[in-house]
Amino acid sequence: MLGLLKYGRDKLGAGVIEAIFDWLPTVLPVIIALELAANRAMEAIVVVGVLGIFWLLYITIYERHHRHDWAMSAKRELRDRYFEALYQRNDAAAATGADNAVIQRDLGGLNNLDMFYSTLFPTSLQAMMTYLLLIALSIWYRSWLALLPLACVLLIGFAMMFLGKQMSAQNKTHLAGFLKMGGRFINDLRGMNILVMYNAADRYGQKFADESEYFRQATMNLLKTQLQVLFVINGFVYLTVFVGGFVTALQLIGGQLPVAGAFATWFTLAMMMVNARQLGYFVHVVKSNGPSLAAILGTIAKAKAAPATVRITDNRPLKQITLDQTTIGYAPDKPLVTDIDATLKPGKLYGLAGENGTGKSTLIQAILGRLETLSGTIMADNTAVSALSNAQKAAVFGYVTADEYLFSGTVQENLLLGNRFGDTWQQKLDDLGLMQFVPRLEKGYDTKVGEGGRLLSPGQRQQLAFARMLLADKTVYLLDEMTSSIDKVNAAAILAAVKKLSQEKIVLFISHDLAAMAQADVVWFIHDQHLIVANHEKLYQEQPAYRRLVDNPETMQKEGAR
Ligand SMILES: Nc1ncnc2c1ncn2[C@@H]1O[C@H](COP(=O)(O)OP(=O)(O)OP(=O)(O)O)[C@@H](O)[C@H]1O
Repeated sequence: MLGLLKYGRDKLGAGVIEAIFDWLPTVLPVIIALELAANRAMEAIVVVGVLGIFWLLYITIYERHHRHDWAMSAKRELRDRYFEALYQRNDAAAATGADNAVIQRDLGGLNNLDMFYSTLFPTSLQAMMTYLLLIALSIWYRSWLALLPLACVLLIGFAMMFLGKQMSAQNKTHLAGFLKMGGRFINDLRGMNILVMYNAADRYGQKFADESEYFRQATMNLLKTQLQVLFVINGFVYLTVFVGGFVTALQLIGGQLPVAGAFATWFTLAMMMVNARQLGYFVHVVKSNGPSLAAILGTIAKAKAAPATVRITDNRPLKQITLDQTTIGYAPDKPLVTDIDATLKPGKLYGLAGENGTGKSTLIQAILGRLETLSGTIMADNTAVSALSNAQKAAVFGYVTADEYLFSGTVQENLLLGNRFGDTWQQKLDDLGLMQFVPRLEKGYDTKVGEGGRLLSPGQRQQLAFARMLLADKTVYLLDEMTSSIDKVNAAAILAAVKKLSQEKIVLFISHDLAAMAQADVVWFIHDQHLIVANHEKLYQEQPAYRRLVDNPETMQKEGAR
């Protein structure tokens, strides 16, 4: 837990000031009691006055602007470091459901850090100061009251050892139940039409109900243990305050303690126990998030230092992307394409062809810097694409697939998501011959597209997705099966726009329709784990495998139209 103190250091002072001022209500009554007991009423008024002025200044000037400064800054720093480290893994394409579950768990842990920075640490500091005050008072009045909190904390500690283990296991079951239920819900919702078509909605309804019941049980168990924890902590705390009061009263009656001393020691003990009660609960909550905290700190510790040499800036045109002796694949012993030497430049249209499963999409993932190469390099001018930050990748690459997401607003709202052409966007689209279908829609560009674009045809959706990326004015366009499963007219419109776009941008497109490759100036053909670079005619004449694909498109299109 102490590792958490490394973050937000520049604002740590603000956290300490906040803790000290929050402690004033504890110490002030003790000071007043002691001053009054010593017949120093005037001094008591002066102390209260001075501290009161400080307090007012703190509340009106300082606290309003700096409350929780440290907590927020530390949490932000930790969260940023965690996400940076996570993104650095560069394997978004290979992320699994298990990864997602871990990330969700860690995000829950990050949220609970509020507790550490804004409550646990200041309360610990206050408890320490109160305890020092109690020790001083106990020594002064020769009382042994300072030992009582120690006994209480020990007893709470023992009880927590048993309950803590139970709670950690229950936390895990609770989260697993939640993820499973949530996952099924999303999955079934996506496939709802299919469930209805197969008359299987009831069966899935039953499965969902079973998982909800499991989750409900897990939640109830967790709540039960949490209540036990609260009961144990509160029980010991109130018992200590009661025993302390009883002992103090006896000492007062026996004349061992003056009234002021009795009040000061018992009041300090009671305040100390209020802090201990909070501490016990918060330590417990932070500890039960132990696995996610350890994972967060572990992920950050593993992160590489950010590369310092990246120079590509937003929207700066690239001269070329170069693949040099590049081998791609998911496992070193099973490369998909080996020793690729090739270059992409603006001014030419590049097509990427090959049978199903030869590695076309994988090559695009590698060019996007999302998948590390098995060997060799992929450079964007002088910078390795894998060294680009995510923001830089987003600024440089326009990646469009067959299944891009559309938001449920209007055609125009979707189109202008990242528009960099100001008011001339419509002119830009007209020049490229895109979105010609819009005037035929009921409300033109103001037509609603529905959730995921379901009110448009697949061809219109794909045109809209492509046009949207085009208006974002990227430097490199990587288009993966963007015209699959749409009619010839729509596909031709997109292909014509792609051709025009390639006059100024770097454009590489994958298509199962090998007739489209005739439009490309250069074709990258993956065959037998090698990339062959030529033009369509040459490949058709010299590569029997390519000729076969062109002459028998149905062999690929069956799969291509997934
Ligand atoms: N994340 C992954 N982890 C491991 N193997 C993968 C992963 N993604 C794809 N593959 C495998 O890598 C091979 C190449 O897949 P890829 O999608 O790049 O082929 P493709 O040429 O684009 O195919 P298609 O024409 O069907 O779209 C396939 O055998 C596929 O099963």
